[in-house]
Amino acid sequence: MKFDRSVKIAPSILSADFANFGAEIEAVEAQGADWIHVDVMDGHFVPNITFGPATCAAIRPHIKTVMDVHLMIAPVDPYIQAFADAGADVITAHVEAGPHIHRTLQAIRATGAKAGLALNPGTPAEAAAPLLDLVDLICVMTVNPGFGGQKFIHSCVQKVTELREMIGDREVHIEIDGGVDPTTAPLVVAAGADVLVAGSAVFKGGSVENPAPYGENIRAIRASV
Ligand SMILES: O=C(CO)[C@H](O)[C@H](O)COP(=O)(O)O
Repeated sequence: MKFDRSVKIAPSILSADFANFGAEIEAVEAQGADWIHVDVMDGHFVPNITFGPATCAAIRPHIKTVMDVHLMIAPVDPYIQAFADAGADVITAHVEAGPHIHRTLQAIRATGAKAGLALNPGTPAEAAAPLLDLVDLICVMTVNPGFGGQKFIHSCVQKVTELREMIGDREVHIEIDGGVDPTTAPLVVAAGADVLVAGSAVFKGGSVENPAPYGENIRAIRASV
């Protein structure tokens, strides 16, 4: 996976038809998605349960772009290899999910996957400062994780500015996750973000049978930045 700073749109399959992930992924990629974002939730770190490595392995053959796996689970370490084996290109763990985040990030990179670090809205940018040389991506949560369709928390935009400054010339993506739409996307891109996760704003109005709205929604976000 080659680093590039252009803006990438990563639809979250949390807002797709759970009975039809393969076709949903193919439809949204055909409509212009740059990455596919996969939200793994455990009902413990976050108050919702989605799916695990078996589902990731099952959808992998349908993904032509980048499989971006966001682990909202605790503990993380026992499951890293399983998600890497399932074909994840990026594996993101939360700084809040355990006491040994250096070990977690090193374990992710040891699998050959890119290492992502996610920060909840209540976690300051400084939490990432000691970890900058161990990460390939920082995911700034702009909602409290657990559910799609929540309202963007505007105070997180300042955190993006601080992180971009902190990152300097390192090859580290800043990803935004939660409430991204054509109104909020320009704010975070101006602050330095380059990966935009969007669930409801991409999948609204469309379906596998009628995928054109996915393309319109993706183009609307792209045009807004
Ligand atoms: O990680 C998530 C929730 O924990 C989702 O990726 C995120 O909320 C995207 O959904 P939406 O664009 O609908 O806000």
